[in-house]
Amino acid sequence: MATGKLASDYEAWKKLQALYQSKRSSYVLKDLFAADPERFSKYSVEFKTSAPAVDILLDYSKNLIDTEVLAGLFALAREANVEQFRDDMFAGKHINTSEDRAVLHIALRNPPVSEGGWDIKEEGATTGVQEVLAHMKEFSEQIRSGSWKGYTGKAINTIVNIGIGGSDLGPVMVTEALKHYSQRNLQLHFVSNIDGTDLAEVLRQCDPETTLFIVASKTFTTQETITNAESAKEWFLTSAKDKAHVAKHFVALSTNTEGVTAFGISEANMFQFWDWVGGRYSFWSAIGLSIAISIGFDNFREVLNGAHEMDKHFKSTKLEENLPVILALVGIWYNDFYGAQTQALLPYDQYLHKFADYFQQGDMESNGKTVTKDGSRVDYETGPIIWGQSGTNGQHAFYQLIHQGTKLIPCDFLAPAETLNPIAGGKHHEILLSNFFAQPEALAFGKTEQQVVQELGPKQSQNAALVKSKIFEGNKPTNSILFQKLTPGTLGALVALYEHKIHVQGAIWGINSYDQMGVELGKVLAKAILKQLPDPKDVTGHDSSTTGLIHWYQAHRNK
Ligand SMILES: O=P(O)(O)OC[C@H]1O[C@](O)(CO)[C@@H](O)[C@@H]1O
Repeated sequence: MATGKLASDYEAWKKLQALYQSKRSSYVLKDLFAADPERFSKYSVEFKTSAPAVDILLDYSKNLIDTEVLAGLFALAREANVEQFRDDMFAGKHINTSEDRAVLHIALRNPPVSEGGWDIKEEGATTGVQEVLAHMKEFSEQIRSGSWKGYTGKAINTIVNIGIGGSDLGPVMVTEALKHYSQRNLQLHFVSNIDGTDLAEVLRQCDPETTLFIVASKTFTTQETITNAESAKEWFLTSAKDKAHVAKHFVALSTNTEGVTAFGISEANMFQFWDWVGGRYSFWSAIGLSIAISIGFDNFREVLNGAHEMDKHFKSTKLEENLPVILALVGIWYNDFYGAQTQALLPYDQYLHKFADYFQQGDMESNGKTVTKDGSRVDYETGPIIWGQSGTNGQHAFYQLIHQGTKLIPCDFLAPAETLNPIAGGKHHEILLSNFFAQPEALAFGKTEQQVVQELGPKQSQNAALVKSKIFEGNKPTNSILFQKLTPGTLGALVALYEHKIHVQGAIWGINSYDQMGVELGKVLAKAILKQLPDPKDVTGHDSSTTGLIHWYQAHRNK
């Protein structure tokens, strides 16, 4: 935010606050829909591209908004210089101010200028990107075809990605989302947790002769990843004996050449990326190697292409028709004026079962901040708590609270029009989609006391408590996102849509969405504690609770 202001200083913010206070009771979905038969067509936008073929419909009509609120939200975006901030990102300016870095994950999905991409004027971005992509293509094809051989001459059939946070969640989410396109004879595993159980359980399923370990770490200093990678190497060498064989079974994805070579992986087996790729925005980079191996490089390129189309939309579409901007502004309306604490992501597509997990990091590590870029403490809410699960499982778990609980939970529903698995003549998909349509309708329009009484009949309606328990107040806001089918291009576009939403919200709140200082303190304390764990006498410098817990652990371990 170039202005150095708090979001709450903006005139548009104050107007929105006043609107919320004075007219909140008129934002009733039932009435808003009754008053305007055109509401759906007014408040829905379609994003359609031909190469790759992507068709996404965003219906935001079931939100507690009217033209006045929307005008206020768009005015807020303009007053906060959202367009300038967006353009600064695309121009490679160092919008990650605390780390003095550009934010250029968008360059990773940008085709070369010769193929219609635009020029990103930053640190030779496009050249390096294309070289690494070529390396990824070559390597992934060797693995998929079986021409890359392990130390005993056998082809690789098992891939273990060792990484955490952005070096894990993106590859996990995308390989799950695009499993339909995967090469089924390749087993894919992800090890992230420092808990030895994670690695041990995966290694039980691996044969050292046919396993490839991908060590994914931007910094190559992350304790969990390096420890897991060292243990994996030890396990491998127990069979392979000769360290020279590591070259056939370990590759690294990193920005840190020194760290990678010190670990014992040669530069030739390293896939480079750059400090202008944030960890949680990195599966578009070399971090996506496991994706390219699983679904093939051409499909991986389609993921990038789909995202690139969304980038172009974000960059050049006016705010009023700009999908990421709309999602961001509607989210701010609930987060900052209605006081909603969370945002649910509810994909009605089993392949997207990791989508909410992925955006927990994407959104919460980006916008979970209390100070603005110039160090002022905000006096409003910033990033929401992101959570969710695929439908219809969520319906049988937590939807009760969304429908009848005391909390306001804005929800995004996502679903494909076409399923990739039309089993039983498409019956499953019809049932799934009927739920996808029904839930936002139920949330918006609820069920009145009168309807309940009618349903229960005169006798049961005598029971006032029963009647009350069956009322759905409704007026719960949702976005519905329908897309043609879950293709690689569509997934890329959907992820870029949410990334840019996060960007816009961060811009309005005036925070730096691209650092993650909040993860540091715990890491530092853990390092100090690790040294104290062998001997109770060394446990000093803590509060009585922490000391007590450590002492209890020391007395109980290995019992
Ligand atoms: O890729 P690296 O450097 O191992 O970092 C892993 C993750 O750790 C974090 O720095 C903090 O959780 C994330 O931002 C990042 O995705």
